[in-house]
Amino acid sequence: MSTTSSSCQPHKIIGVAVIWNQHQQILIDRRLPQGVMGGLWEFPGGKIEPGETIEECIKREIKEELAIEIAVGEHLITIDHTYTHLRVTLMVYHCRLIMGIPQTIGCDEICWVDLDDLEKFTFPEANSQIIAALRREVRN
Ligand SMILES: Nc1nc2c([nH]c(=O)n2[C@H]2C[C@H](O)[C@@H](COP(=O)(O)OP(=O)(O)OP(=O)(O)O)O2)c(=O)[nH]1
Ligand SMILES: [Mg+2]
Repeated sequence: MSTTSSSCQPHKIIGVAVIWNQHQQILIDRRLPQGVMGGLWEFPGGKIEPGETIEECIKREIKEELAIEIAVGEHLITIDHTYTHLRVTLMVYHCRLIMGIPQTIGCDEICWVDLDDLEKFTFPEANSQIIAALRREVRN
């Protein structure tokens, strides 16, 4: 058995929302300073629960974390990424704000940003693939 085997690492399946407003801006949030990837910016989302569809997961997480209603639309990308002590599968969907003003319930800060400004924020490593996919879509 290889000592580099990753089979013992925890694996999280995460529903991730790229939420658009009517000004073509995207909602990002800053993770709490403590804990895994503390202080980094992310697209809101969280772990899928047993029996839930990915769409249900994303809607629930966004309601719990930000107290807003969204519509979940097209799939953007699915990313499998291995961090030092954790493997994540990020299932990323385009979403649209339906109702409410985002509240900082489960995060430190919230920001609506233009796609071109995303690079000014520090995200977890796996997110560079999400941002690249967004750029590709917008260019085409
Ligand atoms: N929501 C979200 N998570 C991301 C992004 N990029 C990225 O690497 N992740 C990683 C960080 C975390 O390890 C994981 C998300 O898990 P989480 O800790 O927010 O989820 P959770 O609240 O459901 O987990 P838990 O504390 O209940 O175990 O995915 C992103 O853009 N958005
Ligand atoms: Mg979360």
